[in-house]
Amino acid sequence: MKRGGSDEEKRRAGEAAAEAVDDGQVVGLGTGSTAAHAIRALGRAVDSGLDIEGVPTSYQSRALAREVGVPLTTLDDATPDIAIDGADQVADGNLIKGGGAAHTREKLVDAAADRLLIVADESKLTDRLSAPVPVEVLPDAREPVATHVRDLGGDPELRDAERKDGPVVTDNGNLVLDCAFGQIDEPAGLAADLSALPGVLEHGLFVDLADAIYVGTDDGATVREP
Ligand SMILES: O=C(CO)[C@H](O)[C@H](O)COP(=O)(O)O
Repeated sequence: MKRGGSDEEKRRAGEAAAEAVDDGQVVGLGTGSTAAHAIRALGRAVDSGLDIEGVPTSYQSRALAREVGVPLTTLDDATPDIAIDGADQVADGNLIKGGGAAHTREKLVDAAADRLLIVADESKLTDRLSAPVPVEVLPDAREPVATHVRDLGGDPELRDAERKDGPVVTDNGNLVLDCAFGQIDEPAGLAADLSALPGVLEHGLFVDLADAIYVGTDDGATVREP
């Protein structure tokens, strides 16, 4: 796995995915620096006449969409035809997300979309998922969930102010436990176990949700279909 993708690679991935959006579509707007490139590209396309509406996955993506002029709607009023979102790790069609602590709303919007395009630089690609899994928990559930995670073989760590890639408190007013499990051989099983824990809002394992992975490279973008 190549480490530390450049912003240019992220830009190429985001802009390539934005080109897949058709006139009249409702678009899920992902969170993070790579998805932000897609949102900016969509803003330019709207300026040129593309008629779309966006469903943001976070305060951050909502603010950016408003800044660049993408009209917004909600899941109450529309179902996304397509969503474009980033990821922290990608192994085939499975993902770890939540570096920005937005994975709860990201999963809601991404799963509602007919088609999910993931945008990433090459450093995110791996054979097996192994990054810590972000788990959003109700504030009162922090210790009980941490205990359950240890029982599942994980090592939970409360995301704190030392970590600059996400808020301490989520957009939903909850906390995040980053749970290290080492190499994850059965993502679907772990996803089900984490979802079953009382007090867990959502976790960052996205299993079989992605329809295409747009990977930014040194000189363009490639598209992989899991
Ligand atoms: O899951 C996410 C936020 O919750 C992001 O999509 C993920 O962290 C990737 O971010 P970036 O594109 O900045 O590397």
